[in-house]
Amino acid sequence: MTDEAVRVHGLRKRYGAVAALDGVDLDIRRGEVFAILGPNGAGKSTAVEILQGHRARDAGEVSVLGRDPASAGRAWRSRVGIVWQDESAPAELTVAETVRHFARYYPRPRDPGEVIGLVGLGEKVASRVKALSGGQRRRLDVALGVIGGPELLLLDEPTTGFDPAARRLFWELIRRLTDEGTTIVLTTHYLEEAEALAHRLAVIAAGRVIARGTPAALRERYGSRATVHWLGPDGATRAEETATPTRTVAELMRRFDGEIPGLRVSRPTLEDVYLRLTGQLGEEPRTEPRTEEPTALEDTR
Ligand SMILES: Nc1ncnc2c1ncn2[C@@H]1O[C@H](COP(=O)(O)OP(=O)(O)OP(=O)(O)O)[C@@H](O)[C@H]1O
Repeated sequence: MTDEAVRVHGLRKRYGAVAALDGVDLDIRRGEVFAILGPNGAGKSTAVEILQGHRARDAGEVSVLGRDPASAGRAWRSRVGIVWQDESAPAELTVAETVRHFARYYPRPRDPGEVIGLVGLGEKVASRVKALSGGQRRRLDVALGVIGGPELLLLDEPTTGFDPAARRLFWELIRRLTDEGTTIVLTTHYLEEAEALAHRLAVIAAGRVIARGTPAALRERYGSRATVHWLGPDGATRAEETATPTRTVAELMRRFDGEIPGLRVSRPTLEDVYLRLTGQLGEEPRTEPRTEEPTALEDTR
């Protein structure tokens, strides 16, 4: 068994004139949480649907748990758990009935009661699906995704629409699954989510990976420049972007011979980095260099 869960090379998919995926490479290791991050329409769902075997690709190599999802059979399907963007549970059944029902689809399902406890729905076993809150339904969706005991769980925007508390509970659930050894691939709009959960991530924009690595390495690489602000003699704010803010401040201290009026040093947040990378701050998306190892971010895991 290799330590690779997913390998994608040169993946392309067009919808008419739209290049949803324009040459994507991904490498996801067993046991890790890997986040695919990107703005609306970036190609995240398309990528995940291809990994699930639910969408055909135009070009590229895809291997998921050692198989091509386009031709893999039932045995492979039972090793890959899927949590869809849309709810999949029938509204009239109870939580327990739903989980038991889905368990029958798998050759070696997990214990339904244990899975219900794992997703934190222990107190809701007898509730009908239609009576669950949005967050509880999503947890049920995850229960259905893991009931078959998958080695790999694919989640497409699992926490969209969650309030902050529900999102944190969900993160706990993902961590528990990771502790059990499940490999997790999730798409998200939330940088905070990727930072909280992912060992590594890829940022996709306009169908291309524009950055990848650990969240820490991403911030380090793209967010290391600071901006020093101060007030000039005319009272107007001056700003200088620099990789060496201490040196800039020291120079200003000499210039002002002591206290620097209006001194402020700021660093971009990871969100600023992400928005700049994906061109949402008015700049064009940057693309990874195509000839060498993309962006060569350190993997510090
Ligand atoms: N079935 C389809 N037919 C035509 N175009 C599609 C189809 N599915 C997706 N697209 C287009 O392909 C591009 C990528 O879409 P995709 O859903 O993969 O992006 P996404 O990153 O998941 O977006 P979101 O964050 O909004 O869910 C978009 O321009 C979208 O409009």
